[in-house]
Amino acid sequence: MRFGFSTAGESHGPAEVVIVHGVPAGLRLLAEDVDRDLARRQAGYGRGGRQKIERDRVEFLGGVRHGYTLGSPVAMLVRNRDYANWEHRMNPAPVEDPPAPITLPRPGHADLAGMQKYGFGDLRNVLERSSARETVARVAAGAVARRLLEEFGVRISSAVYRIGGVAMDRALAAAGAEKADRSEVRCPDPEVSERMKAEIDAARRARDALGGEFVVVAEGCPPGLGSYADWRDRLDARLARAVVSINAVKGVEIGDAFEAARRRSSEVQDEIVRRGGVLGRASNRLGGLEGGMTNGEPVVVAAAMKPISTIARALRTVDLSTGEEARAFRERADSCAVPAAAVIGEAMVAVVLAEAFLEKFGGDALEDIRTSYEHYMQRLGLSAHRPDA
Ligand SMILES: Cc1cc2nc3c(=O)[nH]c(=O)nc-3n(C[C@H](O)[C@H](O)[C@H](O)COP(=O)(O)O)c2cc1C
Ligand SMILES: C=C(O[C@@H]1CC(C(=O)O)=C[C@@H](OP(=O)(O)O)[C@H]1O)C(=O)O
Repeated sequence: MRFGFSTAGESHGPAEVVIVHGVPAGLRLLAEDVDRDLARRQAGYGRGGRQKIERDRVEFLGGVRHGYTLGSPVAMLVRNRDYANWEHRMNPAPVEDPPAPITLPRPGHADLAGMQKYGFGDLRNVLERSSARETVARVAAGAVARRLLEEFGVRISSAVYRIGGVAMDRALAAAGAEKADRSEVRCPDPEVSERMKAEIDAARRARDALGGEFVVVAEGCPPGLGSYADWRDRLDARLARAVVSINAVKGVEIGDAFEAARRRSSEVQDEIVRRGGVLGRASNRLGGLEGGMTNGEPVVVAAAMKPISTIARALRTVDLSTGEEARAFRERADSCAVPAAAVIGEAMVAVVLAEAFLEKFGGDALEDIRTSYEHYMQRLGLSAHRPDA
């Protein structure tokens, strides 16, 4: 089975669940590997009250024994503690006195198109699944992918370089990404972090919300993951799809794509040089991807997240029960979730890279994958990463 995952779960339902398939046997996998990323996703200045209720922890339901994967699907569950407050409103069983339907769709959320598409009279039926609570399950899947990639020396990090009008140089942010966990906004520059927090406070005071931009960096990828041979295999396209699938992410950039569009070729391509006897690049403007394949340089993917749509300064809408003009539905919400989105971005990049890694090196057992990987690295004259090194 090809590496990938499926999720289920409503935001205020009993739990978020994920099944990761195609995980090779023999991979060390502990609950703490997953819990670390779940906690990183919960952090971030600008989150609403929900994160005070939740304490996301994984429970393995299948695929792992005594700390190692079995080659069977890895099933994981993360309980929604908030369900205790929603048992009546979100009960899977029929209830005697159902809650009144919500009929004030929010511009910018999935509400209106979701109600039209599925024929719902209550927008709760839409918002429960369109909520980014589902990304808990994605981050759990990403942690499994990350564990696999770590065995081969691939490290994935992220940094926030813009929140609303406050920004720092993206390349500098990417270079400091491994330090971003220290900042409440995942920005490696402490001074810019403070200004970003002030920007979030100002938006919140104005009963508004903010978006921003983040960058994900994957270091240590061998050259040749993905392929130019079929459009579906192109890794840049697969990364873009995975990152744009994150709630509220509306744009993706591979390397310096938009800047490159304004420059001449000689200022854009990454020249090939010999470095210590092996092939390398004089720069990494193309984000480590050429011809839909990794080229051995760090993979750099940036993303733009639009502002959160549920705001206290409620926007105009139409009440679907009366047809009258009204103000949009408002409930507890984040005022900025860009730091969390960056962690989700890491997870999505990890999943795509793990899938491409297993396509290249095959195998359903970690040992066999290692043999194939080492043989390939030897052919290229590159040093293979060993986990005990
Ligand atoms: C981590 C995270 C937290 C979010 N929190 C909220 C929120 O509290 N309120 C809200 O309206 N939207 C929030 N969003 C955005 C919505 O989930 C998103 O706008 C919605 O699913 C509609 O999809 P679209 O914006 O991609 O079109 C959040 C997104 C992410 C990634
Ligand atoms: C629950 C999470 O994010 C939620 C994403 C979200 C949305 O509309 O996307 C709306 C909010 O839901 P609630 O009304 O329950 O507070 C966020 O808190 C989470 O990230 O764990």
